[in-house]
Amino acid sequence: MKKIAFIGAGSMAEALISGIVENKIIDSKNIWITNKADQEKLMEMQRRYGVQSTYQLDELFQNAEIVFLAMKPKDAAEAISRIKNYLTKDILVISVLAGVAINSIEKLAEKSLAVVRAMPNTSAAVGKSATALAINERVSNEHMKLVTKIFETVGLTTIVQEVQLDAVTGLSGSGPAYIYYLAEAMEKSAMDIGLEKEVAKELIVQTLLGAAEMLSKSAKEPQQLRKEVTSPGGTTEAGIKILESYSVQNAFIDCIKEATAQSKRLGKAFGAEMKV
Ligand SMILES: NC(=O)C1=CN([C@@H]2O[C@H](COP(=O)(O)OP(=O)(O)OC[C@H]3O[C@@H](n4cnc5c(N)ncnc54)[C@H](O)[C@@H]3O)[C@@H](O)[C@H]2O)C=CC1
Ligand SMILES: O=C(O)[C@@H]1CCC=N1
Repeated sequence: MKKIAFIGAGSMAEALISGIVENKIIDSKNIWITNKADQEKLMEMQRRYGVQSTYQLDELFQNAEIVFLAMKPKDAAEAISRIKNYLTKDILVISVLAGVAINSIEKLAEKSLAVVRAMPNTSAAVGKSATALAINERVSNEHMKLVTKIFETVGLTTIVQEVQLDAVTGLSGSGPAYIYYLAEAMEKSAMDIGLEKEVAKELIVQTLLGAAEMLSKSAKEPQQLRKEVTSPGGTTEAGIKILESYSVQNAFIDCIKEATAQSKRLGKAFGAEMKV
């Protein structure tokens, strides 16, 4: 029985845990969580998912085989320093921290470690994460089989070079937020055009699901699919003209580039913080 310890019990940890528990790949009793100070949140997750929680590091790490680093990058230096004596060569570290390099984690822990850097997204909660993984040379094939199994139960998994993870973060790590932003705009407009909120929500969700499935199943490019919705002189054309006048496509491109740049900055800031 594998024991997994989560350092950090926020949105991302919860999304992963709910997926792992739902898929029963690890007995929920073998999933341990801790956070900075919010005991109520730990209790709530304990009730909801059947996991265990503690603030005692001895208890958290006893027989732990996998440790997830799931705190914000700004809290990682302190958190890793606190647990470094428990991080042995037999433990596999899985970090979901945006931007933070594998070798930064090892430097903070002051030792070589088997580290998997993962960039999932919160759709893990419904088994639809798009996760990219990068590893260091100490990660064994056996480790990799287990890690792949964990992330495959919460969605799609792909392996990339570590250098590509900033781009993955900007594209699919943050990606759900871009779609929610669009959904927010669609909901706001619905009220102005005279649709009730509940009716609009159903239509919006189905439209997003349908478009995602078309992108997934059809051999056609997104641009072609868009053309097929757009009749000359019709409603879509009129609407898209407005998007073009605001350069919305360029705004999305800049948004993804900026999120990618921020991932790089977080990594650099983390490196700088360590040298102090
Ligand atoms: N939220 C998302 O969509 C995604 C987040 N990530 C990454 O996941 C990590 C966590 O993000 P969220 O879950 O959104 O943050 P969050 O703010 O929801 O949760 C952070 C957790 O870390 C805990 N924490 C802080 N300092 C700690 C310490 N010293 N010891 C133990 N626990 C500590 C907090 O108490 C909290 O439970 C970040 O590094 C982020 O880059 C990665 C992919 C997607
Ligand atoms: O916003 C963030 O920094 C994290 C990383 C990817 C999604 N959320």
